[in-house]
Amino acid sequence: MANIVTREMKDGRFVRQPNRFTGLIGSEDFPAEKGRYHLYVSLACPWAHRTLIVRRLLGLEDMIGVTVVDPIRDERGWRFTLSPDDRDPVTGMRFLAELYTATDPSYDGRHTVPCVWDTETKRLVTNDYPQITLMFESEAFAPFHRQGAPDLYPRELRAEIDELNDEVFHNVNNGVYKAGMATTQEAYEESFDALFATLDRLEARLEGHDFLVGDRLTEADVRLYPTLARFDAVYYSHFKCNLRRITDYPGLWAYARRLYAIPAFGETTDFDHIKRHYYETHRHLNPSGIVPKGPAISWT
Ligand SMILES: N[C@@H](CCC(=O)N[C@@H](CS)C(=O)NCC(=O)O)C(=O)O
Repeated sequence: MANIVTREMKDGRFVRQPNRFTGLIGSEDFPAEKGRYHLYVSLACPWAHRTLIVRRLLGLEDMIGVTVVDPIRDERGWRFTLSPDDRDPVTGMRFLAELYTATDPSYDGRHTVPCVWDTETKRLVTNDYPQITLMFESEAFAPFHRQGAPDLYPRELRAEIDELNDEVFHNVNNGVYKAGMATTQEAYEESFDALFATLDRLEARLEGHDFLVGDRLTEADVRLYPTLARFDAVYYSHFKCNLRRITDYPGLWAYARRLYAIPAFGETTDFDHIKRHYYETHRHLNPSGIVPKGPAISWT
């Protein structure tokens, strides 16, 4: 089983690798063209989940295709076993790692989702997950947005969105991983405390508001939601983030369900992939690979 601890730890703390491919669609190398680019996701992965939500909210389904990988990552990495003949229909490849090697044979980093492939040059454009949603929201993609698509990153709210996203990334999105992957008590408690302090602040912030910033749906909501959706089913037990469940926060729970009711959020949330991925792939945390049956939560 892949052991993500081996190459990403420092002093008992979980450290993410920098994203290696950082091309931009809309640049000279990668002009924006309908059907030219393809997105690779795991429905379990919170970073990939963001890209699916934005693609759907902005109506980019025809502009950019998607391949979903098998929720279980083995020692060969992500596999295309959900596609006919176990091969990605776009590249004919069997493993996501092959896309990385085709782009750069010397690449020795992790083969991560989400990533975007260029079917013309047959190379990866980007695996830079914080930039992928912003790219979909950018001027280059605007001509391909559906009519009436929301502006998820309005100029006048960017500073506030960026500031909130920064706290949410460090303490919540990545905070749950830092708690779950910690190999010292100190590192675990530090991340655990920061996580619940931020969740408490978000609970207060949502009082009287439907959304996090500017009383409208923005990139800030897109980034928080995937972690909330996974929290009670996975992070609470698998990553030991068990001070409170999201269902224990009246504001956050109502907010999470409000977003879930929007098809771009709810229909891209796959609890089966989410649970099987974490509990079966992270065998260093869950050696038996047993997937818990609960919790019984009604999202509707
Ligand atoms: N590219 C980023 C974030 C994306 C990411 O972590 N994706 C996970 C799934 S949630 C992945 O594909 N991991 C594959 C691996 O670690 O081998 C990173 O390396 O930190």
